[in-house]
Amino acid sequence: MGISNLISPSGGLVPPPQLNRLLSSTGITLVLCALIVLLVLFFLDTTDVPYIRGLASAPGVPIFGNLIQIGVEHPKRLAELAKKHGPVYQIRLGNRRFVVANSFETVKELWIKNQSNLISRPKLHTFHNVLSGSEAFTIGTSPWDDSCKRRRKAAATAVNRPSVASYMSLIDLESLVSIRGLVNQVRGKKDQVDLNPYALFQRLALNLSLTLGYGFRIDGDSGDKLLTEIVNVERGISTLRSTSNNWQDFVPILRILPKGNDIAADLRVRRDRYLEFLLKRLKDHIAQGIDKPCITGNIIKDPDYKLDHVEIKSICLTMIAGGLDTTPACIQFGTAMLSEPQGPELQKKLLDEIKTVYPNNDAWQKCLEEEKLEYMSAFCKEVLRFWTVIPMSLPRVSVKDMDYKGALIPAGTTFLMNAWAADYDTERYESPKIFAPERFLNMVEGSGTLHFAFGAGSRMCTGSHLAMREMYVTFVRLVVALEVFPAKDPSRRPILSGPLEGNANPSGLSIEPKDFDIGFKIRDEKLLDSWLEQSGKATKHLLV
Ligand code: HEM
Repeated sequence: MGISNLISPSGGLVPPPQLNRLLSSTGITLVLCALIVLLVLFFLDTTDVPYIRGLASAPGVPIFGNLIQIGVEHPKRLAELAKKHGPVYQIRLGNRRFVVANSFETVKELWIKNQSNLISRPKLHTFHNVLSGSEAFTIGTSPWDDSCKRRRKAAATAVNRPSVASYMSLIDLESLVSIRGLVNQVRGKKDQVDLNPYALFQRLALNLSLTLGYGFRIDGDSGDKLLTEIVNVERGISTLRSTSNNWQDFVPILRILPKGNDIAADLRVRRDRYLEFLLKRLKDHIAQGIDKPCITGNIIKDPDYKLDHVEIKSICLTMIAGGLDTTPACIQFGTAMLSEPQGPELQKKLLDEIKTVYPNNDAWQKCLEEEKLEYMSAFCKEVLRFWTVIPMSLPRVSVKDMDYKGALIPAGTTFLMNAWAADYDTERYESPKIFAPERFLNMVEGSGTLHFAFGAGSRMCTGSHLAMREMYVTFVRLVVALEVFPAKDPSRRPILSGPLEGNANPSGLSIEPKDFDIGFKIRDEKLLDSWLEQSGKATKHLLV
């Protein structure tokens, strides 16, 4: 309808009753068109893969599918749906179909028994197009192809069990620095000192990743700025990677709204700035022959790796992002567990074992060489299970058609592992809501899947050995160095009922501990000083 139709032949405006009729008929036409579009969308399957016949389905609404229904806290909502539809069912988020697994056994069956099939990762608009652009993605966000295979192999070799054993002096240094940071705030005080140690644990994990990745560690005040920038940017990116916060990934029309795109583009510029700084610094040092041994340096210098600039950047990025949120959150929550309500009992059990295995007070040093403390190892595993810090594990995509209990799940389907639900599955764990390291005492690595904190199968976390060693050493040293108490102010105490309740960023990919304090007091100043001195001497060369 052109504007000329609103003008009468005499040049005046159409009289009001005619205009009213016209407007109301236009309005009716628009409403009818919208209804037709909705009906078409309702009946027409516009998803990436069609409806899977024979597999339970949680009904959603047109266009948005189950997006509105599952809200922000996906693990909880999806577990609730499992009560109605069974542990494995399909949902639709906008135009993407997902198969969700919510129990220990079904995760095992899909992720481990079918591991060669569930080997790829989905491409998501905000993360892959806007944030990462033409640059490489982390390994954990890369679909399976030759490049991903090469990068995963290089990264996995760099952090496998024997490699990690050769990094113990770096773990010595970083755990020394974080515990010394804690001790400096507590020293000289008769009473317990209440503080939030999280920043120290973040520095520990980031410095370890940077030293391994680039032969560079953050130190001093200027380093604090870089640390804060990396932590903030990676936190923002974690939010962009989660399925709960990016509706534009699944409902393409929402991409015309600028907000999400602007945030992603800003994070991309900021991340590129520090990645380029770190890589350029390393390349300059290699050129001058003053570089320290590190994973990226080995890759750059070894022509057999056959990795290009973007692939090297992807590995570096993976090293930074992989352990930045996860390991510190586990150490933070594990330390909080020592404060209350089972805190005194846990500390006693851990300390008694340390005293029995190391009667000469040398656990501080021995924990670098061996992992003999069974209760301590079980404690680390229970921290990983109880706090499952990536509650919705990283999504997978199948590469082949699969028969699942009579239902044909086509290749290209996205799979979601509700790791939190599987780790709290009552069929698998007795009283899963109780923190009990004992449940892992007789379960050793290799005797089957222990928990799903590191995911499972073909794309399971490659950094698990490194993370386990970091946690083990830090907890042994914390327990022998400091007594842990609940904060005096009850309003500053942590919520210890589980990861979802203790999470400050529910729409993020990983759990971010809410701000809380823990009380600390030095156990034996003389002994502690001798350990600090010993580690200081042993790691002095790493600071040069
Ligand atoms: C407590 C610490 C950590 C936890 C809880 C954790 C958890 C996870 C989870 C749940 C996945 C997805 C696995 C899957 O799809 O099955 C993953 C992937 C990955 N993690 Fe970790 N992670 C931790 C530490 C680290 C560290 C320190 C590094 C690196 C040095 C790392 C490197 C990776 C890589 C490279 C992947 C992607 C593997 C792939 O897609 O092939 N992680 N992690």
